Amino acid sequence: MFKKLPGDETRSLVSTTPDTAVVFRPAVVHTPAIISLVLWLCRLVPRLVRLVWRHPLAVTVPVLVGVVWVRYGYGLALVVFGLVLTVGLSWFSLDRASFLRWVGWRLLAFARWFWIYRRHWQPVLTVAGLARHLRGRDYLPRLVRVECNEWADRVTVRMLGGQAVKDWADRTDNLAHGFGAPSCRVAVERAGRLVLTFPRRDPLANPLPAVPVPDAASVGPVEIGQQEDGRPLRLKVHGTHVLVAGATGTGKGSFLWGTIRGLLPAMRAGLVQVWALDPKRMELSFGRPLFGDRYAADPKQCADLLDEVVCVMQERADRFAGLQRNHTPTIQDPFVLVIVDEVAFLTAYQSDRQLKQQISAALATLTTQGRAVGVGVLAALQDPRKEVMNIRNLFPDKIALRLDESEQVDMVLGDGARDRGALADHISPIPQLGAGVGYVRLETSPDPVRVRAAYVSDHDIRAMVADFEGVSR
Ligand SMILES: Nc1ncnc2c1ncn2[C@@H]1O[C@H](COP(=O)(O)OP(=O)(O)OP(=O)(O)O)[C@@H](O)[C@H]1O
Repeated sequence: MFKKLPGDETRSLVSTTPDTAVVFRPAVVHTPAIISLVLWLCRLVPRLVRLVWRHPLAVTVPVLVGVVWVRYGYGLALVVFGLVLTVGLSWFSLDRASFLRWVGWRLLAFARWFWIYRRHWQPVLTVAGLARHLRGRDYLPRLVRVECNEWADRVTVRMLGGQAVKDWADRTDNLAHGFGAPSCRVAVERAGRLVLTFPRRDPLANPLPAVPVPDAASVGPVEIGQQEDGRPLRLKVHGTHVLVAGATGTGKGSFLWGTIRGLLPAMRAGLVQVWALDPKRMELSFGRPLFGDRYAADPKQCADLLDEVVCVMQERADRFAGLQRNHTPTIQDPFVLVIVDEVAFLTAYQSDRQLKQQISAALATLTTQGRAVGVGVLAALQDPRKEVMNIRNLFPDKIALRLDESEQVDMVLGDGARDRGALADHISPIPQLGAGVGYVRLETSPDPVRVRAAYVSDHDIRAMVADFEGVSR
């Protein structure tokens, strides 16, 4: 009876017992205006403090100009405003990066918080089914903060108690359209808090030129392109296995060639061996002199080459047993990277049953036992269905380029990846816009990262061959 309910809901509450005519009508106690005022102030003041704390510039400059206007007239207010503007413009022209970091993106974040997210928060979340109305009370997830960088808005949200990440991941489409963004990605910040990423523009819309061959010999991670946030895309190949899946013409070759390119100095130093399997003969054959004898195209040769790698792996495992659990590349025991272009040609589409079994068994052995002894597999694949690639789960790191169907995204990247924003089926089929673009999901992180591999052109491969021919002798 004394339960607190908002507004006039209490007045209409009536309780009866079914077998008597007794009716209980609760008394409505009117709260004195002063108490309501104090409560309202108690809520307003922390909000104001938070606003000033989060957006000091956006709040203090207009307040300062306003105060000067009221106390000294608009003439002086205009002078103050002009002064602030001049300082800002000079800073911008002298050091654009620091201006954007300290001022530009913060002002933009304030404007977008005010005009887009704060304004549409309640209607969008209610229509999307993420707000709740329970017993006359509205429950709305809290918009904690908005941050901007040059390509996206990052919106931090406190979920309602009892909500799951999946509730939000299932509504990314509603959120993206509701806030006028082309897509939305969901990542967990900490228990109960999410970060929603709403891109404003596509920083990967233009092809990237091939990353220069590194000066120093390194086994990786190999820089092969760029991530959506502008940081370099560094692909780890030593100590893992990587599967790159994408429809035909999506730029899988860039990932293979980008990796080989980054490993060339290490190959020359004898710290890396690349073994190339090229059943289509249209990809790795182009740089064949780089692989020496460790190249095969014919299925029988591919099976033999894989068996050879398995022997190397087992011999190492025998030697390392009980002595070391991780591999450090040396000239005696270099890192062995097996690169397979269109692996389904050797497994699912292989008509010779015996060869098919031999190749599948070798690949499964390498992917289950290879990484601790310095043997890695980097495989490219067009069709990720289980009947085509039944060992896809043995690859800890996965990359999905453009895929034909939305269900294929989770097949490649694992459950829930598409819900979290890996829209690999939405990547543009126009090579200029979408080739080499994909989503990377690493073993260590559930959040898919959008990336673009730099384009290693035929000319680049020819130059690599000219400079590094014979590195595999
Ligand atoms: N990283 C990239 N950036 C821009 N364009 C690219 C990139 N990679 C490839 N392309 C363009 O896309 C075309 C197809 O690339 P590629 O042959 O590597 O695709 P693929 O996925 O290996 O295809 P397939 O499976 O049929 O062999 C290239 O000819 C090139 O024009």
